Amino acid sequence: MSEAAAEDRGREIWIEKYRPQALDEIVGHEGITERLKQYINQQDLPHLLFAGPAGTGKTTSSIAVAKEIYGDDWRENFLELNASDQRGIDVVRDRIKSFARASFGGYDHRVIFLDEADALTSEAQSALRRTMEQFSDNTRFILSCNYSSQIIDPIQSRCAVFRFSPLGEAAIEEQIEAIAEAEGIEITDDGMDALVYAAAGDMRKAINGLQAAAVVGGVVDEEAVYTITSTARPEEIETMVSAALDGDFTAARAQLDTLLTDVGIAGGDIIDQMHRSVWEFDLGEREAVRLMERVGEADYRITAGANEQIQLEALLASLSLDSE
Ligand SMILES: Nc1ncnc2c1ncn2[C@@H]1O[C@H](COP(=O)(O)OP(=O)(O)OP(=O)(O)O)[C@@H](O)[C@H]1O
Repeated sequence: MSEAAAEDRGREIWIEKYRPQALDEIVGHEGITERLKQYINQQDLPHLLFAGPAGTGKTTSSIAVAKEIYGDDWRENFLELNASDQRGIDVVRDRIKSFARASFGGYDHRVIFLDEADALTSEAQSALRRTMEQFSDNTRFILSCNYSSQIIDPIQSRCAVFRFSPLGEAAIEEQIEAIAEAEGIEITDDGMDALVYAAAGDMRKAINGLQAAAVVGGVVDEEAVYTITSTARPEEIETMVSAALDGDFTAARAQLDTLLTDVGIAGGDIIDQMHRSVWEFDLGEREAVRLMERVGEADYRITAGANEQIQLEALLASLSLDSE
């Protein structure tokens, strides 16, 4: 790759460049896109609630819905708001009020996409529910959240709920292959496996990982992906866990240190990787169950604000003690 080409490649953001424009281009959620198309064809869009982890296509699907309904007029009839906006629900409500008054181009409804709806308190959600009712004649809401359980029942019951699960291996591979081909990037099989593993179902992560590895230049292989995404290789996690389970706390701790300090992986990510890999390690069922239980405890404490390194060391220590 020439220097100029490398520079160009660094400037464009591929998650935007390759964001699917139509529902048919969204990969891995065929059931969802089919249902959405039916609503659009019947000109009967209800309020929608999109629930699921980051980078799985919630925002992309909302924009695609707007494009399919309004065509070239979509920007005028689609308002994207973020519920975690520091200025609070009042600002969100004011913007909704002024936007909801009339559509552009004589459509029945305008669409309001409210990202991170689960960041709203229950009181703010009650206010939102009233706003949704007040403007239901001329607006449709698409609410996006990570956990639908954080959305109050009166809102859930007014929406058609869609669950965006983490994207599977085939879906991520399909999109990564298409982007690599369009960009003329060579990606090895182990590079692809590493990207899928590092992404953990998050397409944004996979595409960003590919772009970051490609900017460095050369073939995108396993080494490039693990380094650029600061992800531990599954075997590095396994070495650490196996040492602890064998009672060798010193070796386990040294491996943990390498991952935290030399590779630069966040403690929370190590816990996630341990969780995802438990059943792939060569462990007996009893050991796997023990490990799962300890991972759960450490995860809970870290989420509650405990020191990551201490929790990880305590986890390894408890596995080592169990082996005695
Ligand atoms: N199912 C998918 N098919 C193809 N590309 C996808 C898909 N999901 C995500 N992407 C890619 O990842 C990027 C981010 O996705 P998107 O903004 O839709 O995620 P999201 O689910 O709304 O995440 P968040 O909860 O963080 O807002 C998109 O711009 C697109 O390039």
